[in-house]
Amino acid sequence: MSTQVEEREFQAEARQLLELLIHSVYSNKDTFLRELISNASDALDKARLESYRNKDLDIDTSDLHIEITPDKDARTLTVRDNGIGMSKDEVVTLIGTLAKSGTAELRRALAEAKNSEVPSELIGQFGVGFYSTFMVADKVTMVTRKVGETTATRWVSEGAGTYTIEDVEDAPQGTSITLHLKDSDDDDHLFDYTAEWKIREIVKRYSDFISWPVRMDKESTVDEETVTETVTLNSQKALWARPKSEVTDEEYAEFYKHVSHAWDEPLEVISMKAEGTFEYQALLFLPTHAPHDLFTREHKRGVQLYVKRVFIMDNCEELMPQYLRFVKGVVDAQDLSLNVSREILQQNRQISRIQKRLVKKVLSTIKDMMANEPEKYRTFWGEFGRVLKEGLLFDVDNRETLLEVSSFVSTRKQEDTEDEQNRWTTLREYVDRMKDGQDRIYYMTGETRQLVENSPHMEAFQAKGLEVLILTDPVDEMWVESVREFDGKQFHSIAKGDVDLDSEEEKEADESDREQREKDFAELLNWMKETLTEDVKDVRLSSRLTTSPACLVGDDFDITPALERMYRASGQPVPHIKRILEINPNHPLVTTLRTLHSRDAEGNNVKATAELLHGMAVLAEGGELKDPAGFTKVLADTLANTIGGES
Ligand SMILES: Nc1ncnc2c1ncn2[C@@H]1O[C@H](COP(=O)(O)OP(=O)(O)OP(=O)(O)O)[C@@H](O)[C@H]1O
Repeated sequence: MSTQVEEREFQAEARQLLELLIHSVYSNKDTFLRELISNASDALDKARLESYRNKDLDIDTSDLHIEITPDKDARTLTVRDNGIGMSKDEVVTLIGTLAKSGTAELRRALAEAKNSEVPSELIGQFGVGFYSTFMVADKVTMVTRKVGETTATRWVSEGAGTYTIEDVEDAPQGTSITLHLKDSDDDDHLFDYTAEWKIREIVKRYSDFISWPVRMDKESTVDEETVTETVTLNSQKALWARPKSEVTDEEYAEFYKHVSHAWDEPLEVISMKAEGTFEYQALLFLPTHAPHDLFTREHKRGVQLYVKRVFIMDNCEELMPQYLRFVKGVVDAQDLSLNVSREILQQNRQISRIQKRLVKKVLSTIKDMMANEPEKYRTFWGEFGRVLKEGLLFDVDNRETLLEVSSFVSTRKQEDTEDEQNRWTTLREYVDRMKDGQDRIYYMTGETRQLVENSPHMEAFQAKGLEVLILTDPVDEMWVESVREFDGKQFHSIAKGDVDLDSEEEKEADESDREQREKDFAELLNWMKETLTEDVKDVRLSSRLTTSPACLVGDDFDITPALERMYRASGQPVPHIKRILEINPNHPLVTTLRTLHSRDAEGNNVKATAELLHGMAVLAEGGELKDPAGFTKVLADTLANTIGGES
């Protein structure tokens, strides 16, 4: 018996995506079956889990499996599972819309993409799950019944903007998806997906490790009679339980795609086995590409937890710290109860011990990669360095290792400066290159590399040939506040405190000059300090400037303006920290100012020049002027005077 058939529209983005898939030029169309089997396998995991959790529900878990049924005459292919199923509402929200996490980026990309533009890239980048069926089918029918419910739902769509949905009775538990296949066209990589060999090949290639049986009926002729036997197409062997030497790279890659719902290749595979008092096996992956939502709340952290081969949960956060949220994979523990809940996990000491071991193993893998496969390490660092550096803040135990495996851009001049990655250095390399007498690791934080590189603070360091680390990730502002040293060498911001780069001999030679300068400028400095008291806490002569007239610096323990802005943006109240204005006693603007000031401290020009010096220092470090219009007026008046004086 069936009820009223309702026609509904796909959500706009889903429609657009379908449009792209129907006309897809994506060559690897076989992957549709992987997606269906992967979804079916998840649905079986969920059914089994629900049966432990909710004993009142009458869930049949006696023979959980996946069934593939090709029909050559009707040109259909059906994939059926007797898993958790979907309610009518779930069908609408899960299938009719792109509501999944991580799709914000896809939406944006779709909005930007012209219909004719390389959809294959989009598909590869984001993965489209169920919708990939429309690469090979011109009509898809789904019948699904959720466990515990009596009414099932039939959903039918030709992918063109609308679908129909209706209630049906008498459907078995789980989901059955029937694809009405497009005509095969080998040139377009559209194969005959009703062919037994093709189905076998795809299942073997992409889904061999799926722990549930994937079955298909096979017909053969024995003594001129047609016999049908049911065969299982996959080996069902848990990949993490097999020795690494017996698993191919391709098998690992497919498993990675299954557990992480990703479409890229794994960059590194980490296989672990712990025996003894607490047994577990782990198979972890470092992805090749950072997912788009890595820095959003939507991103789900953690690996899958299995207990004695039984799937327990996705995204088990207790097994992976926040700063390793990009690590994917599986942990299969022997000694936990199948009923283990999130609350239990949070207090479980064994779980926290496993986490510690996993973290150590991931970090040592990165270290090995750095030593033995530098190219791979660079890819890794480019994608995930920003995340890993969060560990410098939160994982004090592993701080040393984290510093060892981190890379930074520096001012070191290289031949191929175009290539961003070639300018990376490790701290170890930095320390090895340190000049005689240099006892600190110099760095400067800022919003962009250009701002930092061109900032006046760099001048004396450049003049002396001292290398400076350029730290431009937001997280850099934070970790430098709490990490004091590497290999016994203190980190030192070149935009903070006093700079003392001269050797003892240079200082001695310069001593009397310095004293004289201090004397000569004492009055001007005092006067400037008073005049600019609203904006700065001190004005002093600089030893870090060679060409610029002025710059702003902080005291050693002051937070930087960028960090101040970050705190404010996150809603944390922080007092405004006044900076120190340093002026360059050798710059003509400064020497002229001193002369003007000694002649007539009250003169208009004198105050204007002091204000300009301060404003220029703010602009030079990419800061914001408190009163841009006022600054522009003083500048215009001063220029007018100068030009007026010349003409
Ligand atoms: N056979 C099924 N049984 C039960 N629920 C299913 C089944 N197939 C799909 N679903 C539900 O629909 C959702 C959307 O499926 P879809 O394949 O589009 O995306 P996904 O599997 O979440 O993500 P991905 O794009 O990474 O594969 C799934 O998350 C699941 O909740």
